[in-house]
Amino acid sequence: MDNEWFGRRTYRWSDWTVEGLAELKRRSGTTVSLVIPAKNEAATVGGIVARVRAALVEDVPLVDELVVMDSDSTDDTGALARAAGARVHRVMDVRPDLGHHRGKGEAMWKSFFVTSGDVVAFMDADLVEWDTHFVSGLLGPLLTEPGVDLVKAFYDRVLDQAGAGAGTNEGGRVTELVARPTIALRWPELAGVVQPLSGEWAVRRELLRDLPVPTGYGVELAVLVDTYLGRGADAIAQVDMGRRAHRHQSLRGLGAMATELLAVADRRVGLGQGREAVEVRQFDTGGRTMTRTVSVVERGPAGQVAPAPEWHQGEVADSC
Ligand SMILES: O=c1ccn([C@@H]2O[C@H](COP(=O)(O)OP(=O)(O)O[C@H]3O[C@H](CO)[C@@H](O)[C@H](O)[C@H]3O)[C@@H](O)[C@H]2O)c(=O)[nH]1
Ligand SMILES: O=C(O)[C@H](O)COP(=O)(O)O
Repeated sequence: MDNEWFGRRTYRWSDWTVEGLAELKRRSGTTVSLVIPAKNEAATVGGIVARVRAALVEDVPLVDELVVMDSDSTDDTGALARAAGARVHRVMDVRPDLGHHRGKGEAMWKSFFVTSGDVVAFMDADLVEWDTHFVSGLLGPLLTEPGVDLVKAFYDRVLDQAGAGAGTNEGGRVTELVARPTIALRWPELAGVVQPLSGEWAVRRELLRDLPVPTGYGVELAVLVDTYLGRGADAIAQVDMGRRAHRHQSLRGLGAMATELLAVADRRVGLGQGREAVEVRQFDTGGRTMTRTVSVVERGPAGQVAPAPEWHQGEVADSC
């Protein structure tokens, strides 16, 4: 992926108006599902749903389905999302015949079975600096370029924690320390993707159905690399959304995330095929060991899953 790709496939959200996008959507008959995976996001999920609903469902009809996948939350995430106007599904209740894994990727994979949009857009539920163009902007390339199947958001990443780099654009620590170096080593053609791990992205359903999906945080890297390997760089586009800030994880939490990304990369170069979990030894003060078991399970393509047995079909709807 070279500068030519960057020039051809890089956009800015303000290249389109929401009204213009809605007209393109109407003319092409495209339907859009927005999926928000959320685990214990009571602080932010209600506000995010309410703003998206007002701007992109009620003011301008751009999003046909607004779905929150409640990923094993132990707080009021589900109730707050429902009250704000989302359809809410508890991940573990969707296709229970397929079993249940923890993790963001699992929530996204299960969403395939409870949505129907021709385009599926994803957005994180922990955003604190963002706006609704994070969703509408993703649709621009998909509604105007038939060859584009996957669109990634990018932005300046704010690091608003105390300590080195605070107040700067040095957020995205796993992006900088793991994703980008891995891409440089394994798939340099993807080096022009500004935010390979961005949680805001949109994909055509006919592509999503064919992709394996890691159950945890490896989902973004896997989808990016697999789209590139299967369809080439030109099937991918990116859209500049401005600035983004989110809730930060602990450094050791990010260590687990990094392990998941490295497992995704390993698997795509033929390593660790049967591996389901990795023990990561981390150290607290004084060398006290804390071992994390990091799941690296991947779900097979949703399109290859047998239809739900009849007795399960009624169990997935937990909607308003
Ligand atoms: O088991 C989980 C864990 C997280 N989430 C949700 O997933 C989103 C992103 O999770 P978060 O912990 O905030 O991830 P980040 O630290 O922000 O990680 C970045 O990098 C990850 C790895 O690529 C991406 O998955 C994220 O979207 C991206 O924002 C949030 O809405 C979470 O509530 C779940 O639904 N289930
Ligand atoms: O995207 C990333 O690299 C991780 O989510 C970490 O982000 P942060 O450095 O902004 O916490």
